[in-house]
Amino acid sequence: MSQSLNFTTSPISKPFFRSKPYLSPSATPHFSLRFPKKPITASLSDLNSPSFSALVSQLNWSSSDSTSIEVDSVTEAELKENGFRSTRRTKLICTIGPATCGFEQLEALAVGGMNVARINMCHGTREWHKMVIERVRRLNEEKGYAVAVMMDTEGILQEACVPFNLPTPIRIESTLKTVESTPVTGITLERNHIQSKDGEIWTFTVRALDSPLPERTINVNYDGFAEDVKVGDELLVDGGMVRFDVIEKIGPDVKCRCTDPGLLLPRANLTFWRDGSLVRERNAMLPTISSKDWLDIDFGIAEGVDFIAISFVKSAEVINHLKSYIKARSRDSDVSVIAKIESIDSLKNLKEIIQGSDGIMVARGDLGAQIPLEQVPSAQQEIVQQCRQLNKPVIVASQLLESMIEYPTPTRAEVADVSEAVRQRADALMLSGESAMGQFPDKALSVLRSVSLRIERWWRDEKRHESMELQDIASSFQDSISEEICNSAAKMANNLEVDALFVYTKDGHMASLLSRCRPDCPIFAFTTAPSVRRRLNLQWGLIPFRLSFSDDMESNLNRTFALLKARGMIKSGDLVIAVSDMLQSIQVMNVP
Ligand SMILES: Nc1ncnc2c1ncn2[C@@H]1O[C@H](COP(=O)(O)OP(=O)(O)OP(=O)(O)O)[C@@H](O)[C@H]1O
Ligand SMILES: CC(=O)C(=O)O
Ligand SMILES: [K+]
Ligand SMILES: [Mg+2]
Repeated sequence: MSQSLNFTTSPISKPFFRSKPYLSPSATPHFSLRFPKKPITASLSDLNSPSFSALVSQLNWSSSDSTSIEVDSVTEAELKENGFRSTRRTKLICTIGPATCGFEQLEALAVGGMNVARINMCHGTREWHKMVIERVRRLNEEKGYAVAVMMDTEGILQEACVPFNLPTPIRIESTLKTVESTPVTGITLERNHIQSKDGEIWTFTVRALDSPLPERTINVNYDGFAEDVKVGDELLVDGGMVRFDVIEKIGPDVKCRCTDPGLLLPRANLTFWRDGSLVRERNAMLPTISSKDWLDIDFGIAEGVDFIAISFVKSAEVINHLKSYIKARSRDSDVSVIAKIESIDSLKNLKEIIQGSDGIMVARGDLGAQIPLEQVPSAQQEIVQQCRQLNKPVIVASQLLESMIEYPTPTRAEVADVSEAVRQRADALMLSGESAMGQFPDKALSVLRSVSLRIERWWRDEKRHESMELQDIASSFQDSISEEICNSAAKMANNLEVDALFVYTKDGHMASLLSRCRPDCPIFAFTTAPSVRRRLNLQWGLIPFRLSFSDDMESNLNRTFALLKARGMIKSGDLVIAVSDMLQSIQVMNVP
């Protein structure tokens, strides 16, 4: 008998049976679906047919739906199949390359547990990067994933030993190149030079801008300029023929006021002075962010990537500089900055760099070329621990499963290395060549997944609580309250053996404080913004859900319980501890 079902256009939850490998055959499909334009009717017998699942896979659902809860189908299936306890805590990052840039390949990685997709600006064209970002976005929109995108800058390889000389002369490339063909308004141009006037504001930029340059803009051909110069420095053109005071730094641009007017000649020599002496710092030779990187960063911000990873970071200053640039450029400034630790300088300034950034990558590939190989493991352990103390997510990267670029199984040593990173409770593990251009990207990901799950289960079986003494990190009284609440909630969760911690958080901060405690149970992080949900996907133990919620915790909890129960992700009697940004309390309760 064929029975008719009406699929309504009313608010819905997303179809949860997308990822076949994880779907329990006994799961009851109770759902309503939203089709883009009109309601449709299907018969029950269609439900099991391939055409029906094909139809469902084409569905859209509204991501701003106020009555739905969003979680990706892989997590949902894991929760249903194995319960809370067995969800994976360690997050997984895949570098995307020729082996994995197709839509189906990206989807396979998402099904396999990829939390973050990384693109490396050292390789591929702008068009290629754009295409990958668009595909990941489509995957999220069409299939309900929250895969975050990380853009990794090319950077400039630093030599361990650099001579103390400036790359003299630093030259300025002015608008002169285009004087003949393109008249530039507002600047008095003579045939071979430009005139700067007293008090005028000029921009000196390391960005590789195409001609014609904007008004009163000068290209500086020394990539380190914007990083090395400081507000208050004096710029001297051709040894003092023209002088400027540095008044503001905006990313790659340095705003200067002309104090001594004169002619700016093509390929003039530029020096900068601080407190009466010429700046000849070691840092003045090699910048962290090159002119190409600045263009890539602009691209990343425009494309809305979630993380920008900066290669060869030397000090916290460059991170602060970039963060203020991002803040000025993107409205809600929700791009996080990850500092890559891969140089001797970055190890020297580790604490400040961790404090200044939103996350850290232990980039063992280049790090291993700068310090003796046998020091890499202890450096890794030290970085992971400090990040934990300072509450910044940390990624362990490079050569985790290097042999899997060519072979379908890892070496025992590789498995031991992955296990150690998991045992250190790093937030995330990263695949590089294994997923970018290897022959077995899905298998490599599945090794990371199964090794993580195995180590994590071993903790539970052995009842090995994480016993790291956490220092106070709050910078205000309000922060201290949040920190105390999270520390206590996590401790209670372990002692009471609760099934899950719930955290309602608008900006993700409370969720990260709970993650920092590395509790035994998973942390369900409910957040209103899709971008926060994606960012939380990098952090240990968090299961990010998108949900609109109010300031009324009672009603939030009731609604969450109802929604999760209806989807089979929790059941009556489960013990939950809830905290939130809005209410300074810890609630312990059984799901009704
Ligand atoms: N977009 C791409 N196109 C072609 N090959 C790529 C791409 N991305 C990565 N690869 C290949 O995968 C290898 C490893 O990639 P990955 O990005 O991790 O390089 P890496 O050298 O470890 O990182 P970094 O350059 O940041 O130090 C590269 O050496 C390159 O051969
Ligand atoms: C990932 C990276 O940049 C490195 O290991 O060098
Ligand atoms: K890179
Ligand atoms: Mg590197």
